[in-house]
Amino acid sequence: MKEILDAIQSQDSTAADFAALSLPESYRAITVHKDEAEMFAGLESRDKDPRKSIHLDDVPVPELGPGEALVAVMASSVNYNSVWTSIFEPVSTFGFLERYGRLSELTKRHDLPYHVIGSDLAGVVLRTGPGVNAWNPGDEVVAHCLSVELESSDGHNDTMLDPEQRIWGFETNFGGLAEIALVKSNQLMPKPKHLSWEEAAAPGLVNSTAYRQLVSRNGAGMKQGDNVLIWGASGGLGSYATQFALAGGANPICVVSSPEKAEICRKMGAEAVIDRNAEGYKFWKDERTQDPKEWKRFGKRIREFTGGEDIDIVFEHPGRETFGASVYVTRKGGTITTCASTSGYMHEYDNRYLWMSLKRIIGSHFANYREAWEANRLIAKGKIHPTLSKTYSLEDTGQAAYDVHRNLHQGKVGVLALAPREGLGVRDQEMREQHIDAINRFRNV
Ligand SMILES: C/C=C/C(=O)SCCNC(=O)CCNC(=O)[C@H](O)C(C)(C)COP(=O)(O)OP(=O)(O)OC[C@H]1O[C@@H](n2cnc3c(N)ncnc32)[C@H](O)[C@@H]1OP(=O)(O)O
Ligand SMILES: NC(=O)C1=CN([C@@H]2O[C@H](COP(=O)(O)OP(=O)(O)OC[C@H]3O[C@@H](n4cnc5c(N)ncnc54)[C@H](OP(=O)(O)O)[C@@H]3O)[C@@H](O)[C@H]2O)C=CC1
Repeated sequence: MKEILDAIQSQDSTAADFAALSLPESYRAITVHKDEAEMFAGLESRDKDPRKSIHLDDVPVPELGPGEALVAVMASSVNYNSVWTSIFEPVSTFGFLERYGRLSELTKRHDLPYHVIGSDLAGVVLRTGPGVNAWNPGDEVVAHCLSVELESSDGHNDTMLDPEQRIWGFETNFGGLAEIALVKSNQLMPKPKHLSWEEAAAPGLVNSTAYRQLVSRNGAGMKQGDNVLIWGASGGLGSYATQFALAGGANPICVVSSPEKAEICRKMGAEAVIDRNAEGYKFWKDERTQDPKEWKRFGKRIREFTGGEDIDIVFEHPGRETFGASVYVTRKGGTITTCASTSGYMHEYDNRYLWMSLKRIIGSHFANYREAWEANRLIAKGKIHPTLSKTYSLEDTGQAAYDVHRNLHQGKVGVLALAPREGLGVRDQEMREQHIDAINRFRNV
């Protein structure tokens, strides 16, 4: 591994040098264990502690198949899907690996008693499999997390519709929270040159998801002037949705839960910010009953910011707790676009407000290759910036996942894999200087 790291850090190494490097037999990887899938049985979600289920193990380097690449991971990031994996909710991810393993001789590799997790990376290509022409050893890359087989016609207009669509490092093995990762080569994209490894690894999953959900015609198709209600506006998804709204000439109405988070949204450029804690919204009277008066109070607050207008697009992901309110505050003909249900997936809303006002609910999930590429291009051009707040070592990934599970973080939480320290990997210092304040906006807040 030292030789690999030396080659990456020496700026003179050629593709041939990288191709000539011998691969180690094993690598350090963040895993969960199949025989521990029941370890939290009977506990409330919030009491399930990722620090207990997340391990740092030495695991064998997987065999490289056609169309695939092995990547030396310099840095990765924590996504909420790794929190779900680590608390074995809503289902154990070992079921996904078993199902994938039944597909073919090659996919059997994924069905193991351990799951190497993680759905983001920035690093360097080490080896490519047969049929890979666009990428070579030594290329500095980020990887998006869409894994597709594309053997069915269903996915050929929009690869997210492939029947064998999976999220890499969640529904497949050999993910990014590790020193080496196995990806399909069509997950690779150029690493933005003005960013360090950990900054480049931070946006991937959430930036691509927010792009499809809010901007793409496959999602809400946001346009200039739209009032966009963004839940968790300083969190992983929300910090990118807020940037897309501002950069696209829309009007974000940001919801957060503390004055510090409200301040970050203002620093991003948002003017309308609601602190849901300070204003004490209680959309549920008890576990079964919502309070429409609270939906109305929330809607009036939004109208104060918009000069009486209602919401064109709701960027939804908290789910059960907020969904009734989200449907209510949307304007006639508006859109609620949802990609998650952090607070519970059985949603309740008053359907009269949906059909009588011709609103639409759109389900959105990650992004296709093109959308992920366009989202990464915006990062590379300095139009959208990483929202990295803090970086952990691979050893401390359990703590990093705990922070995200307990909503103790801001923006994105990074993890250093092979990178010995933060700040390495910047190849365009001049461009970096132009955007340095925006790049550092979430740091240590
Ligand atoms: C990028 C980052 C993203 C995120 O962070 S997202 C958040 C994290 N992700 C999650 O929380 C999602 C986790 N996934 C799940 O909870 C489950 O994954 C799903 C609920 C999405 C799906 O459940 P399942 O049981 O895997 O799939 P089924 O489609 O219900 O298939 C079970 C059996 O039911 C059959 N079936 C499906 N649809 C129908 C139908 N309409 N009528 C009759 N049968 C149906 C299937 O074929 C299959 O059958 P057979 O077991 O024999 O193979
Ligand atoms: N389908 C897909 O492709 C994707 C789905 N996801 C899912 O989306 C969800 C959010 O992910 P991500 O943004 O990265 O997570 P984060 O935890 O980084 O951010 C979510 C934010 O949502 C807010 N929030 C949490 N619970 C509630 C609640 N009950 N009511 C209102 N607001 C709440 C919090 O902000 P505050 O406290 O400030 O209000 C929090 O910061 C997760 O469930 C994740 O699995 C994520 C990426 C892709």
